[in-house]
Amino acid sequence: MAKPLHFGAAFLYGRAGAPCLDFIENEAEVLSMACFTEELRRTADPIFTAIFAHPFVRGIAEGTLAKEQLIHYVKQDFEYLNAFIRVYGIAISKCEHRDAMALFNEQISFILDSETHPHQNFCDVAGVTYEELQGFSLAPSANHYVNHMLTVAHEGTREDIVAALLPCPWTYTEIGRRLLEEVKPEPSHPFYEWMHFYGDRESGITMQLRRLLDEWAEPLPAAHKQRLAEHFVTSCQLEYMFWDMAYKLEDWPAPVTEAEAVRA
Ligand SMILES: Cc1ncc(C[n+]2csc(CCO)c2C)c(N)n1
Repeated sequence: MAKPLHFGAAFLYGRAGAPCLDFIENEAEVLSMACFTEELRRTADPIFTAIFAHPFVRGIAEGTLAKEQLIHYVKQDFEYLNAFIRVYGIAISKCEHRDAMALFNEQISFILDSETHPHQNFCDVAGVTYEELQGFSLAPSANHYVNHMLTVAHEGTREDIVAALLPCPWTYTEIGRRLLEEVKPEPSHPFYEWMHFYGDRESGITMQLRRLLDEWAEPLPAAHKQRLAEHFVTSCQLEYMFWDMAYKLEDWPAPVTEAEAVRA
């Protein structure tokens, strides 16, 4: 039985003036930051650690993933990104100001135009085209993650949505940065492009979403902050489960063919 999440008073009410040094490299950033997302990161640290050690992530570092694992990941992630775009669309509909609308709009374009590169890297290594991996149905863990994000998007506020989206860029940026530091890949490494795509970007979108959530969460009542933390932690757990799904080629217990599914 999972224990209930407990967040300290500092987490719920903020720690006036306390600097948040642990996960931030730019000191100017520290001075202007509230500590809400720093506390989220600290709460989810065991999940981040488990993700860094996951055999799929280790397989990227060591270049040892099987063709089927790469294919399963890309099939599922293509559909996951479609849902992510829809969630940004719903977030735009709940924004009050142009700044946040513009940020979410830019991210939709980024997913459509650029987030395809790491997928292409996996396809090249697997020896398949990207097009042939599109349009597949969701495996259980990807289905769970997509449903979590879309439910929060439909039922929640703009703050709830950002809390549920944030683990996506945050975990990938940290994975990319760690792999670059650890592996220092040569261009001949099969996942050289993947590591640079996520590791090079100075965590731009992660910091922008954090700044937004820190600002938006600050005046919220404790119960709402607690809910934001639950959305964040659930998405972190589902990030882990997504890697696990790809590694284990997870599928439904008794898969049906498309034709049977239509008749059912
Ligand atoms: C399961 C899963 N989680 C995270 C990402 C990475 N990612 C997806 S969209 C995006 C940009 C956010 O604005 C980033 C960093 C992924 N591809 N698949």
